[in-house]
Amino acid sequence: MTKHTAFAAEDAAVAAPAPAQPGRRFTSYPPSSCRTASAQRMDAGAAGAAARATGSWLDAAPRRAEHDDWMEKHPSALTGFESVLAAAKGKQVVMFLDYDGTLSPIVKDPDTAVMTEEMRDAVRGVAEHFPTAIVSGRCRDKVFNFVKLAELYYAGSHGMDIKGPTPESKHAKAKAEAVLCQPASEFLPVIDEVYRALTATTAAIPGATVENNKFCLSVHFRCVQEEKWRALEEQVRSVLKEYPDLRLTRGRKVLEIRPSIKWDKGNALQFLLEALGFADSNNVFPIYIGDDRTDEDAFKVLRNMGQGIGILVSKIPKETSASYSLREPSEVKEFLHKLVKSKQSKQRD
Ligand SMILES: O=P(O)(O)OC[C@H]1O[C@H](O[C@H]2O[C@H](CO)[C@@H](O)[C@H](O)[C@H]2O)[C@H](O)[C@@H](O)[C@@H]1O
Repeated sequence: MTKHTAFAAEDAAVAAPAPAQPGRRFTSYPPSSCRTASAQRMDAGAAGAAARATGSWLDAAPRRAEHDDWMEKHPSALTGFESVLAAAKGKQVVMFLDYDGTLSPIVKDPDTAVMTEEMRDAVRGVAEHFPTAIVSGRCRDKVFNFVKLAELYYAGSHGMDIKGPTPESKHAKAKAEAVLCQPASEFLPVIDEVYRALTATTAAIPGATVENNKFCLSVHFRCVQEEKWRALEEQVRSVLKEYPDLRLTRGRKVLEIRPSIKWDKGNALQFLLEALGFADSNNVFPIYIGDDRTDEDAFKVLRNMGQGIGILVSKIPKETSASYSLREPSEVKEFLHKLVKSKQSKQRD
């Protein structure tokens, strides 16, 4: 384990009787959960706790026994595929997919994190059978430009910018509506201001880059020398001192700055389920696949609901609320193909 524990935490963290309704539209615009979110600022304690909740995703190579123990608790969703199907039997699957590290491999330059054509086909296939959403820390437009599938739901900026399928999409059955949920819209000016401040402040640290994700910001340190990580974090914190309404969280070699509102990928998942008409429904089986700490908020929601499953994409043991695991994006693709195949074979029966 390195002495930079806080930073090391990146890689170191169906068959329904009712027909699937892939293009199912939102039933209310926006559902109540979105309308009230922006009023619910996180109190300082909650924001601090969220920022401190970083310790367990460490980078150390696991021992064999530790790995086996972890795999027993979080079995592969591929080898455990039949159990997943059994749990989903008779329910409507709704698919939630994170982007970076889940649909595309982690690369040094965030602008080049493209998705393969094969992965796009797999996601397209899933969306033909099940309502499907991309839930990403990136801004919605950017993640759409990578995925390029108009028939999906998109929740960008860690779920703070949600939109349904575009009107031209063959899956959009109803008249399309505009943006459906932006609980942090009042923060747009301050996010822009902090983007400029962080870009200027961190310019002297080689390799540091600041990404504007519209309702949140990412300060990347994947290409920064490890000796400079601490200084970079201090710079970020010094800028944020002036902005108590923003909080700092961490992802995979990235510091994430976002509004201190009670809204995360877990809220986005709940919002979308409600919007799809599945609020309080026992007949829905959400599957959420993600690789990062921010995906844990969605895994926790599923665990608390006692419905559906979370799948963590990771090659190494990490503390997680997900029930299953997959090692890397290529296994995610395989899982999506298996889901489609099983749906198709049920339709033929
Ligand atoms: O929720 P996600 O879709 O997983 O977005 C989380 C962050 O992903 C991106 O950064 C990560 O992927 C980059 C490309 O592989 C990599 O260079 C970086 O180190 C990772 O942290 C994205 O650039 C960030 O803005 C997102 O917050």
